[in-house]
Amino acid sequence: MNLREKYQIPHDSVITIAGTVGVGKSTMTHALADALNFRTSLEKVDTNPYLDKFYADFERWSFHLQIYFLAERFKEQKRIFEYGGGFIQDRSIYEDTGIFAKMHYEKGTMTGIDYETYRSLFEAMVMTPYFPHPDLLIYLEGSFEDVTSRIKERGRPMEQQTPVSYWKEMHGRYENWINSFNACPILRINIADYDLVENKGSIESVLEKVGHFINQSRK
Ligand SMILES: Nc1ncnc2c1ncn2[C@@H]1O[C@H](COP(=O)(O)OP(=O)(O)O)[C@@H](O)[C@H]1O
Ligand SMILES: Nc1ncnc2c1ncn2[C@H]1C[C@H](O)[C@@H](COP(=O)(O)O)O1
Repeated sequence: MNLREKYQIPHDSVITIAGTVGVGKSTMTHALADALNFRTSLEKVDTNPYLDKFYADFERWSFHLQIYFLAERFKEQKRIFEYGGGFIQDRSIYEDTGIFAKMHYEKGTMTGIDYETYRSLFEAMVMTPYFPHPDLLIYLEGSFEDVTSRIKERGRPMEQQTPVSYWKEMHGRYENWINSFNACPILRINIADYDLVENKGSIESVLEKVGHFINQSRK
């Protein structure tokens, strides 16, 4: 019996991993996909043509970047739909609008006109048959100190040059956002409770919770 069968996780499940920058989404995405023999839908950083520019000048590039991410995520959403599920997705589309676009608008680094254009496009795209909600959103949470030390350890230059206040603002917004999120079932996992780097076997405790949650919510 494989791990997917052991924990009774349906083969067509779509699980999305949410959480602030550096919390461990990509690591969790790979670990879950390997354990379940699922496909991954990854957020590609290296090939993003706007990300470096955006970090150097938020005001100039925030709208371009949001449109780029929206297009990328929508293409991924279509791919997941066409395969009929069986995916682990690195970051949800809900975070683009609920965290990033909103934060840049409210902090004055995206204009009101751009924000409204972005939101209306988002709403038009999300309200289509390509957009079934995920079966489960795994929310990774951790202390601000743990998360910032992971950002440092990973060492992406553009993130090192970003003021700590940006990550602090984002960390606070994530807590508020998840407390009112209701588009699909949520499983909250604290990063202090597992360690996929030192102990690969700790994925089993996550799988057990995932199986339980998905089966409860599909009933
Ligand atoms: N469970 C873990 N234990 C220890 N370090 C981790 C763990 N998960 C991720 N990391 C490390 O934290 C950093 C950020 O992880 P990553 O998966 O890239 O985060 P995200 O995709 O959320 O930005 C990486 O250096 C990664 O090796
Ligand atoms: N929608 C977004 N707006 C601005 N920046 C974003 C958005 N989505 C991701 N990002 C940034 C944050 C990180 O620097 C990289 C990758 O995110 P990660 O959480 O490390 O996977 O892209």
